Amino acid sequence: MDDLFNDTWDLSMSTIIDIVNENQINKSVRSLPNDPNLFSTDLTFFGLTNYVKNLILKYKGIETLYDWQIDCLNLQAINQKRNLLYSLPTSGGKTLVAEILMLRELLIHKKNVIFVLPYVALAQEKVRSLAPFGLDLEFYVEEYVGGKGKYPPLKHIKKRSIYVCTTEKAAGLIESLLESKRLDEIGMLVVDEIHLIGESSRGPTLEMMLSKLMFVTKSIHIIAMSATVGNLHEIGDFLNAEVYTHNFRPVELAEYVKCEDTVYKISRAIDGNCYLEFNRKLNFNYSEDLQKNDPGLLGGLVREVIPEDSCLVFCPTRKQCSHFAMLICQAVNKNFKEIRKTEKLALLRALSEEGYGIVCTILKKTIPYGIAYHHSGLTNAERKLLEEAFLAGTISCICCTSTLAAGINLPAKRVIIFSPYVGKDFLKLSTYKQMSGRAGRKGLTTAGESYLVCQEIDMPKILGLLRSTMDRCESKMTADNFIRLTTSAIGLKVAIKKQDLMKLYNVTLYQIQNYEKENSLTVEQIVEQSLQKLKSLNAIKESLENGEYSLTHLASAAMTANLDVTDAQIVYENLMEAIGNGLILSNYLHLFYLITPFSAIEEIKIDRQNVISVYSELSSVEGKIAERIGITEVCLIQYSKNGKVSCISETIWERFLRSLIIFNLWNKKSIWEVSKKFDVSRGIIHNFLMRTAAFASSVQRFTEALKMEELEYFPCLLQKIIPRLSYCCTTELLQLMQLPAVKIGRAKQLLKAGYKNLQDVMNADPLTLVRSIDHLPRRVAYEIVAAAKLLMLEKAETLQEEADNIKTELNDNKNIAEFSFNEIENLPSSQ
Ligand SMILES: Nc1ncnc2c1ncn2[C@@H]1O[C@H](COP(=O)(O)OP(=O)(O)OP(=O)(O)O)[C@@H](O)[C@H]1O
Repeated sequence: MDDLFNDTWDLSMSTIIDIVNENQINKSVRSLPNDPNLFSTDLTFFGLTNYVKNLILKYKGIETLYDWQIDCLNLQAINQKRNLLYSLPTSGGKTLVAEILMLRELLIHKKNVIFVLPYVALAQEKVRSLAPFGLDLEFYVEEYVGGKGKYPPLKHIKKRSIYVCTTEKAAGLIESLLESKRLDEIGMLVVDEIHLIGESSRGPTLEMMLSKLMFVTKSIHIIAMSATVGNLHEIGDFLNAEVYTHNFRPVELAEYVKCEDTVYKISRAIDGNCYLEFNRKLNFNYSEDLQKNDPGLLGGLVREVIPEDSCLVFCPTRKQCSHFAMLICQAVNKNFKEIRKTEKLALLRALSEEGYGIVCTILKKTIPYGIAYHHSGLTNAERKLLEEAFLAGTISCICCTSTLAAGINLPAKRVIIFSPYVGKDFLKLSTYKQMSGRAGRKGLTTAGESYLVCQEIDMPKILGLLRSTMDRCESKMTADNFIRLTTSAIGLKVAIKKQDLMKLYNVTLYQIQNYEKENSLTVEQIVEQSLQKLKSLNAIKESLENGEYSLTHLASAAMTANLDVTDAQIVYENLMEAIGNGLILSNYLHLFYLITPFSAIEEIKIDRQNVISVYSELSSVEGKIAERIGITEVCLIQYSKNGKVSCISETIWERFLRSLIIFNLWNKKSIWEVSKKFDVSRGIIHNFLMRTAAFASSVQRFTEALKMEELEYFPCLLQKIIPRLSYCCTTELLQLMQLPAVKIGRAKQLLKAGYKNLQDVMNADPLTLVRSIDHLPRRVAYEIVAAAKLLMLEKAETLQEEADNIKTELNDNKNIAEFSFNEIENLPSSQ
């Protein structure tokens, strides 16, 4: 793939002439909006020009589309702009179809596009890979991830944008566009991995967003895709979408079950039923020691494919990931250490740069063998480096948890699922398909095989699993979610009467599925419950004249800030209390306490002994801040005795302890030191930091929207700290960290190599970057330079547009002034 990026390729190569030609062609296409052949002329590539087709070849290495992709792009639903839901096995090439549709929306229909991806890493990867297209085809790629992304977005006059968002951020973006009455700027919404609508954490956010959108407008074209939805037609009904399915898989996948030392092939009878067929007995000639340490023969199974090919091992728990990585090292040939030695050293240096000079001791031992582990306990930066190393072939085996299965395009010849359990739960068919589907990816490997490892006792369940139908996606909306939906519907004036709210609830997936359930609440009852709750919270007012609801001032500010009303009330009380008792600004701790999220932070468990030692290290100012919040020595004494505090609420106590994590990071302690000090994994700390940055920007918008004199200075205070919180870095790295795929380590290396800001990177030669930055693949270097150019271009053009607006206004004012002056001049003198 890398040879696509040959040395002669210049990012500025999309010459003005190309772009002018492209624009002219687009203009001629656009001038025929009612032409029925608009999308089917032989001269074009699904309505786009061959120039776009060539870019797809250049940037993605794809020369021809699969038959199903052509069928899908020619569907009536597409040409008539009806919503579309399509489902194919993993690796079927779904993303390309969505990308072609998005390009059409941007270039032909001249509308912006929202692209929703479920994970931060996936969204960041997409921003990076779309950047060269944006540069060549003249559209912006705007990142809505973590602390990035403006609400409402900047309005560009000349160019269109793809907003690449995580689910939460997409929901915020749509609310802000609705609030500012700019929803008509969006022409298409694409949702990848739509089956996650059935997941309890992000599912309701996705469901509320889609329901609201479909309720207010029919003119946004919704495209959704997934590999694993059992109730596809039901989800299609919810989306009001045409459903397209195909079982195409470009690379054959051979599936096996391994039980003790026997391998069975999973085969299908004519009636479609699965059965297991004896395949082979395993004998790896293990030494006595290895036999004792690795009775499951994992090392042998991995050894069969690496280092020539690659292998992913899915493990049931995080602990097992690192344990198995070490175990596999014992089983492989010691000569493996000699392969790609320089690249492995570069990877270790890059990891060390990310970890402020520290590399995990296990990775230090396993990477020389080309083996690593990967789970949410690692920081995003560490995970990204390992993924890139796996893609580049520096690492040939990764032991990971199921999180790696979701959507990441990693080339594995063999996938081993080392247990049919995820944590304590038996594997679901959708998870099995996602995991095994990572093997044999087109363009990356030529064949694929998956091994599901199990005990004799689990065999009947395994057969049950393989013969089961795909899991259904069930709505996970709760009463709290309906309260949130109601608040936003009333606040945005999407539905302000009970009848309208009922109509809105009727389009939710929850309600579509609810019709079939016995003894479930009616829509009217659910609406009534939500309204009652909001009344009890003093969040809504009802007009006695016409039965219309409106939000109270505080609830309206909460909605603008994307906060739950109850959370907003706590934030408000805390802020007022801090002001009343005196906000201490000798350092940032008091402020951090006020922006530390208090809900959904259960996973941070700080050990009692660590709490005592952290608390005893507080300086006198920090102690004063603790006291101001209400925490005294008494709390610590109570806590040391029985691990609980009774003199103050648990929430305040826990929140203060967590704000100390942020405070330590802010004071330049590395994530490693903080992880050790609080005994919390660095991945969890990193996620917590991201959530705190997002919560801080909600508090900022909340205080702005409240428009209260007492809180006037909070937005300014927070404005200053949010960017640094989002990236957890020093100010001189902030600009570089705006680039996708640039985390702290890379930013530090760029700075050291003389690239201080976006402008420097924009002018860099990608190949020089590859030489001066450790472990930077060529493709990534090109994409980083393209992203820098695009960001700079956006900044420059936004300023230009602002200047043009001011000039137009000035001209208008001048005309008015001249007009008035003339009028005065011409007035009869008696007047
Ligand atoms: N027409 C094509 N010809 C060759 N390669 C293709 C084609 N379409 C897609 N690919 C490649 O196939 C690989 C898998 O594609 P993609 O990621 O779109 O699959 P997917 O269906 O979205 O999979 P998943 O459900 O696992 O996310 C990618 O490397 C992609 O570039």
